[in-house]
Amino acid sequence: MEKGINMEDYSLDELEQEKSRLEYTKNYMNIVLKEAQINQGALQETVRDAISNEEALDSSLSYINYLTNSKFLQLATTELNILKRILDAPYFARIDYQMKGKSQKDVYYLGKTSLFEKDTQKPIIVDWRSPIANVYYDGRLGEVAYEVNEETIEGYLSLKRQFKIEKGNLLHYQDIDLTTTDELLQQSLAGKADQRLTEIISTIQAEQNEIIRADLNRPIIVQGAAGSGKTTIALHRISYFIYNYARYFQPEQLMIIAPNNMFIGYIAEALPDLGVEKIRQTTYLDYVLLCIGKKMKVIQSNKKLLSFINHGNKQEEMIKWLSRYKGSLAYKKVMDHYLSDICEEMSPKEDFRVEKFPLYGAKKLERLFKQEYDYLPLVKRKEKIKGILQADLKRKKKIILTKLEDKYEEALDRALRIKEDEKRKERVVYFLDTKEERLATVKKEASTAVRKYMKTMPTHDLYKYYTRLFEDKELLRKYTEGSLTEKQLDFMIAFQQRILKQKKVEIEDLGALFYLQYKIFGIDKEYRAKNIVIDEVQDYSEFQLYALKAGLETDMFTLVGDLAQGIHSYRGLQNWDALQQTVFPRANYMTLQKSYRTTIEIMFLANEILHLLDQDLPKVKPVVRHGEKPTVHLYDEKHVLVGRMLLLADGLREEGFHSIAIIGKTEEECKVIFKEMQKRKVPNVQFLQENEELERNHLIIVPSYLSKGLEFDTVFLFTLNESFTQEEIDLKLLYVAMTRPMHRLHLFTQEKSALLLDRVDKSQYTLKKVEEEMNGGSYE
Ligand SMILES: Nc1ncnc2c1ncn2[C@@H]1O[C@H](COP(=O)(O)OP(=O)(O)OP(=O)(O)O)[C@@H](O)[C@H]1O
Repeated sequence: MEKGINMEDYSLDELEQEKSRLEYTKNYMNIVLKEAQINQGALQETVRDAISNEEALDSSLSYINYLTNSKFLQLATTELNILKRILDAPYFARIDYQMKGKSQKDVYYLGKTSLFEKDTQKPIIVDWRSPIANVYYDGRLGEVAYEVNEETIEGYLSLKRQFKIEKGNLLHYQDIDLTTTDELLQQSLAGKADQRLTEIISTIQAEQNEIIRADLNRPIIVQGAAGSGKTTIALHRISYFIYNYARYFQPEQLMIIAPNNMFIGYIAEALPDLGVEKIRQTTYLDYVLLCIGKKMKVIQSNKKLLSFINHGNKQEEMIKWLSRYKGSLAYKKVMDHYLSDICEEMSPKEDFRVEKFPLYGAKKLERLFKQEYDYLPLVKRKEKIKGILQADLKRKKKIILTKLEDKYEEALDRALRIKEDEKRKERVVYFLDTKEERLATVKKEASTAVRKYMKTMPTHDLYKYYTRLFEDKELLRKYTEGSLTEKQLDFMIAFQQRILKQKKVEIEDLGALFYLQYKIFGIDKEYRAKNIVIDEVQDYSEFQLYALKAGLETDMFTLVGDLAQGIHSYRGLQNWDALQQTVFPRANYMTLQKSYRTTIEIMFLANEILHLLDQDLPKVKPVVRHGEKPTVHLYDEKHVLVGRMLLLADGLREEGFHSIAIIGKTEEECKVIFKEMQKRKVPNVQFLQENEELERNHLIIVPSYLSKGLEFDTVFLFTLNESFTQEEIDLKLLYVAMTRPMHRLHLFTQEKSALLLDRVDKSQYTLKKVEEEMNGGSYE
């Protein structure tokens, strides 16, 4: 008997049946794996042969064979890898389902991939993404229906059984009915934060399942509370998408845009387990820079955020205004006006001629440039014109030369017939010379005519275009259609000129730059994704998203975010309606209101802060998981603070909570704590900087605005010299920080009001005095 199985919980028959089913599955998998390895070897051989036989590759049929085989090989490799990976736990659930009209129920075992019995084609394991698996996630026991190819299948679900299988051994199983809580979910949530974003296929909840499986042919916007599984769900939706569209889509055509590289690290770990590999994972910034193909310095946005938090800038209101303006669709309109002037400037204005011969009229070329090719970026239109002129010239050059020769031959003929010697000689010499001269001129001009002509269609680089926009106030006034005040115009020009002179741009400029790049130069095919997932989308502006949609020529976006965590709302989104109406009119809008990360006690306190926000956001519902109430540690003397934290951290580690973060409002606050730790020579402390990866088993010190998106077992949230105020930005920062822990939240402050605790219900936390706590122990 394997360890962990409690005999009393199961009927012996049933247990034996499940155990032998597991054995059968494992054996079958081993056979398939062996066979697949042999096949793969043979396939590799074929591809290798094809590559070494280059001549054969020249024939298109062999080439197609080669492609098919190598594609096959890729497919086989991915499937093999998944199969190998799940050998330890081939499935996680079983459902018994009887289709209406059938006399018998079918039994399905759900896992990460499908496996069929070769001869009978009966499923041994059914992929969690398959249509029938939907009843496991969505359905209660009883009458349930699911859809396959838009057809509804009705039936009766009589069993939903969850398994815990580890290292190939069945440790536990339980049946879910209307009254049982989802034990597997509870267990999984009670786990530790060391392994973030693991796949959750066995515990996906109905509201999450709906989002994963929502219409794949439409964009989707998800407003999800902190810890509601947005990031996780977005990744599972990609996996679901690949399952459904693998035949039509290369994974390279999918792209995930994450807020920073640390996030990408998280995601990268989770993807292979979901059968998702090779998809582009990037940040908006990196992606725009890649497409622009230019190195530009981009000002770190957190500096600006910090100046708002500290109110350290006299021009705060104007800076906020400009940030918002640059992200608005009004700014896109400015770009459109500007682009039509650029188009005018670049369009052909002269006839194309060689020597005295007109080859192509200006009007005709202009029509081509402005109308025929208007679906192309400007520079691509220019290339088309160039191609036309080159081809035209090549064709007409010979005709011109022959025409000239004929003309002079005729003239010479006539001259030779002149009777008067002197005159005849003079005319013949004249015609011979001019003929040579003109032929030479035609040849010479023909070799440079196209190049010369293209110079009448000027192009600059993107940076110059963008800079030029802020050089002429009157022009900018025209582009903004008088919608800006004199003060705003002056401020914008001065601000933009100042940063652009230093060859820098801001995050807020990226939308416009990408849009100009697309409209003027185009986005390289190689970089064009067809399906895009954006996490923390509340931090992007409408224009940034519009530009991306336009440049990639698709609206197939999965957008997940939380307005309550919109700490960059001065440049990000204010609400979802506008985004849906103006940028993604086809989008489905869905919400996730349950938080899976935090305990009920922590979420209740965080909800109190959320409530102080003047925004129409629903309270977050925690899933039923209890823990300790958040503890507020009041301290009098600053020097006791770090000692108390370290003592507490030791205790927590003993309890098994290893991932601990110390969160302060700003970097300055955190620096004080970090220096104190250094003074005390505390080992394994990481003062987290933007774009840095988290070190495992380190005590992480992190300013509130960098903690967004992170997850820890425990959080110590402290105030030292700075307080959280009632302002929107502070409330959001406090909310973000409070929603990072899974299990424990400890707050350290001298004044309750510094953490706005005087504004919340006292019964939501336990109050302790640090000096009294420390009497029992010290950490000097
Ligand atoms: N159905 C589920 N089963 C098990 N764990 C889940 C489930 N849904 C979410 N989780 C867990 O909850 C935590 C929060 O998920 P995730 O980070 O995806 O949420 P989020 O909405 O992106 O959070 P935030 O906005 O706060 O960054 C993760 O640890 C995730 O594994």
